[in-house]
Amino acid sequence: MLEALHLWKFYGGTAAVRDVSFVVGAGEIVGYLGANGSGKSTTARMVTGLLTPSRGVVTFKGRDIAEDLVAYRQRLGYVPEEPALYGYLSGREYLEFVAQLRALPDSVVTEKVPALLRLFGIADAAELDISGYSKGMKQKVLLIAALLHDPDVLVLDEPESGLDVTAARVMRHLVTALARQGKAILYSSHVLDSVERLCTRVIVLQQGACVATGTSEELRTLMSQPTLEDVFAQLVLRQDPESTARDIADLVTRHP
Ligand SMILES: Nc1ncnc2c1ncn2[C@@H]1O[C@H](COP(=O)(O)OP(=O)(O)OP(=O)(O)O)[C@@H](O)[C@H]1O
Repeated sequence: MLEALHLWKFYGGTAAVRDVSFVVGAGEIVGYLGANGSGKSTTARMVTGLLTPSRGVVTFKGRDIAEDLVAYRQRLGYVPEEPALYGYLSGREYLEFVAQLRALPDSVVTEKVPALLRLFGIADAAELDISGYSKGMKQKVLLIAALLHDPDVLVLDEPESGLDVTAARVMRHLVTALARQGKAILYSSHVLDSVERLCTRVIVLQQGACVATGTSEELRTLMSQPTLEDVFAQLVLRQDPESTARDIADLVTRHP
């Protein structure tokens, strides 16, 4: 359903994404992993049409998304890594605004928005300004906004960010339920445990390039590692976390 073909993105002379290709089929949850700065959000922005690839193409149902971005965005739900919410609006007002922008029927505002606010556990804060929301509450608003129009494709960039244990569990079950309904989901995350449990396939990025792809089981077998976290550590980590932490702690406590 969603396909990235030989995507490159250059910032100045530096390639942030290098020749990345993948397919996310209907009903699939594809995990997108990589260390900080490896190109995950840049890829997410290209597959949502917010950023034009330097090279390569993104297709939705076989058609270049650039040919009709408006039509594509009507079928796309996106949870960005950086929440860009209007702080002076209440949660309800913001979601009504999104529904209006998307020209959704009145019933979305009168029924779906209040029901989703309730189900996400933020109905009590619905009339308060978003500027006063916690990080997790903002994340819930972003998730609701991405789902209001019942999209076919979901691009989730760090969807668990700020969510408490219960909310994160609800979100993971929700992602599975949405995939069962046939949605194609790209799930970018640092929470390897969730990726291992949720995702049908995993793509591992390193310095903008895809260094491994397969099911979690295939990657574990291939790398002879017990968990996806160990696979990831072997593929991507270039420093020993324990000794790095020791060096930082030593430096912090060093006085001239
Ligand atoms: N607008 C920009 N201008 C210049 N360089 C950029 C820009 N956006 C991203 N980069 C660079 O591109 C590389 C990839 O960044 P990106 O945000 O895609 O990584 P990421 O994998 O999402 O990282 P994180 O896990 O920290 O969110 C980084 O080196 C970053 O500095």
